[in-house]
Amino acid sequence: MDNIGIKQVSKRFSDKIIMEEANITFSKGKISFIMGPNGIGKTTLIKIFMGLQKLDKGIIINPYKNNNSFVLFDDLSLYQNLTGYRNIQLFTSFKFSKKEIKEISQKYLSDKRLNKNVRNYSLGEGKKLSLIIWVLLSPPLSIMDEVTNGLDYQSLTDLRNKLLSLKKDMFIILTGHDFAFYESIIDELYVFKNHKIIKDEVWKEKGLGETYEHYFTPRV
Ligand SMILES: Nc1ncnc2c1ncn2[C@@H]1O[C@H](COP(=O)(O)OP(=O)(O)OP(=O)(O)O)[C@@H](O)[C@H]1O
Repeated sequence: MDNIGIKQVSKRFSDKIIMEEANITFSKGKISFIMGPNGIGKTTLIKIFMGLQKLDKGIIINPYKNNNSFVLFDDLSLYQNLTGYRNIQLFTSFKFSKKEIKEISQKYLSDKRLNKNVRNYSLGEGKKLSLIIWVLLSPPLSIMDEVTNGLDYQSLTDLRNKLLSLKKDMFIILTGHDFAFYESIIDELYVFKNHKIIKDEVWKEKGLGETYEHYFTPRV
């Protein structure tokens, strides 16, 4: 399947409308970026698309949602009382030997760190652990919600290179606010505004910062 997405989706939390007959189509081999201010509904959209949140109306086209996917949220969802190694083994269904894990991991976290319980990790270290799991899985659908938060310069450079080298056979969906990072890698821009999602085709001319201002700065 080369296109996945949502069709005519509506969602509200009590009296707060998040989406009103919203549509979005993601294409294989492209890095898609969803842009919008805090609280507009980006995380909710991802949860609905992954079947993690109920929708009021509409259709989800996502054959990968129950398997073959990776979603990284800011709270990371790691096992706090287990070591980094154990987390990796559990999330990758024990498919990789410790040697293989070590080889992929060394760029991100030391052996010593991976032997420590995750509750002792910083935000950035937890993120790096999640990214090791992502690289090992390399699933056809990868979604990262605000992935840049907490990552240092070197990790961001590695992440950028990995996203670019893996994207060919994947659907990659990103959200966040660090425009300098996203601008350098994305192919498609989706703007979340007025309970709908608009595909912007001209953002490359202006860049993400100016495009954001165009959509979200109130005109006086
Ligand atoms: N389970 C819930 N129950 C009620 N309201 C919710 C629930 N989940 C999210 N919301 C509200 O829906 C709105 C959209 O939230 P969401 O987290 O999707 O925004 P976001 O665009 O991802 O924001 P940010 O950029 O700050 O991460 C917010 O006002 C939030 O408080």
